Amino acid sequence: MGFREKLLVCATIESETKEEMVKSMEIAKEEGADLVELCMESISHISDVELVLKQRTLPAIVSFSKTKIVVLHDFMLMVGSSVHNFRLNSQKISCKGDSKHKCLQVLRLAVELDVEFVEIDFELASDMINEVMQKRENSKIIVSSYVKCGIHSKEKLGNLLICLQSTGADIVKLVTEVAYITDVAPVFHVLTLSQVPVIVRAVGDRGLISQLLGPKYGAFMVSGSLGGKSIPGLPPLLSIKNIYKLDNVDVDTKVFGVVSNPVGHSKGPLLHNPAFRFCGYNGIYVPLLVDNIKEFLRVFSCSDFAGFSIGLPHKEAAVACCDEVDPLAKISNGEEPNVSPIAGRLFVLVGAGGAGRALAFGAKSKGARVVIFNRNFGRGESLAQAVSGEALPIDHLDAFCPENGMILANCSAIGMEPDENLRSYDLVFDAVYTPRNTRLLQEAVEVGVTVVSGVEMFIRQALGQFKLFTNGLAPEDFMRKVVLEQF
Ligand SMILES: O=C1C[C@@](O)(C(=O)O)C[C@@H](O)[C@@H]1O
Repeated sequence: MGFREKLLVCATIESETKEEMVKSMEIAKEEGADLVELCMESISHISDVELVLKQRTLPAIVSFSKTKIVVLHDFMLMVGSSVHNFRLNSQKISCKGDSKHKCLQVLRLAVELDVEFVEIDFELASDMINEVMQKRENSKIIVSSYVKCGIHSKEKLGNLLICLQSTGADIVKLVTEVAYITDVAPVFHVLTLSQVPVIVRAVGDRGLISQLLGPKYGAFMVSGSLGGKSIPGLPPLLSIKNIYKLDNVDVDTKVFGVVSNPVGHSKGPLLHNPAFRFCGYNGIYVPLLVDNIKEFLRVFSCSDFAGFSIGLPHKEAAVACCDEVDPLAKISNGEEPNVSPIAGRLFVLVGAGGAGRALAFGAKSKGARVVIFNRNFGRGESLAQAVSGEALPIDHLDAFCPENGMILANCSAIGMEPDENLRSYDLVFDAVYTPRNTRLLQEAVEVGVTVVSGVEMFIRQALGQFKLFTNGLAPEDFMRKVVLEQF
């Protein structure tokens, strides 16, 4: 911890040709990168490597990794034998001789050209570390290790860190495969332990928070992708700079996020992060791709993980994880129906998941009669029972037209095709908010029906969440403005 004056933002560049690499460096500069990582393994000729390095327009890390070759188990055998004896038995490396040869050429050249950072893959070229250390002038040496998917305990990663540090590296880098988001927790732990600056990267979609939250734990650098491209586990540079503003993240930053699966569609980060800044609140809101919510809440239980929005498919499981549940979120059908525009109406609900459930109880509490269509009929039936309503098979929906003035609410995860009888509804609501104007809503408007978009639900939920997150008021005008501009 404490190695960083200013967080470095690095653009990872993996191009096949020198022209592409040079072009990518330009884009990286435009997008505000402080430096670039030039992954040289795909550039075939050493003369091209030289050319790219000479033309660099930003400080660079030169890396060459024949990664993914050592499983954690092998590595730990080695660590177990001696922390200081980091020379690998060459048989353990399944990389071809020419890769190794090329790697050595690239690293030597980088040192000769005095490139700012030279990264040595520990498994591939630990025997080069001393040579490079001696020959370098100003280059900083990064010693990196790639850890295959496995159980990354704090102890194992801690030992690996000690091992990498003991090489005399200026900076160490740990790249880990993760199967679940909870596997990132030991990576954060390692960040807080290190005696030298550390770069971490948890690979894959579930590893994204290693970049977004790394700065909270003292990461000295984060990596991002170029041109808004999505590379699993790497946030786009533009979002690092403009949405998350990771420069501002520090040890006191409170973590919030949307727990969902999938989660990539969520616009929550676009809304909550600017709202935190608007209020001067030190918080960050990130997408959290969670497979098991109970496990997620167990692992990230410290008070710095301060609040979550819950999306599909975790809504109901989340309630079961809570110590206290707001009466409204419980099965609260004790509420007196008050006079509401939907009182007495037929409320046709499609989808009986978490959001559908909330709407069914909401409608019932406002005095509506609820009819539920759900793909899984049994699930629809049990929700219908809970709200004293009726469940019908999903294929009856199109022909369903017992009366006029009904209300249609789509809460099905996969969206809904418009049906024949849209005219018999007075109001159509679609919980889907991307796109803002779904086909269902468009066609409802065409036949003159009033519509409510999922965006309105999204905003109102976000306002409620933000109040709880910050223990204060949500800046409603500002948040509505953000939604209008961004969505
Ligand atoms: O289900 C959703 C959608 C959401 O998860 C999102 O960010 O997309 C936000 C949640 O508040 C909401 O309940």
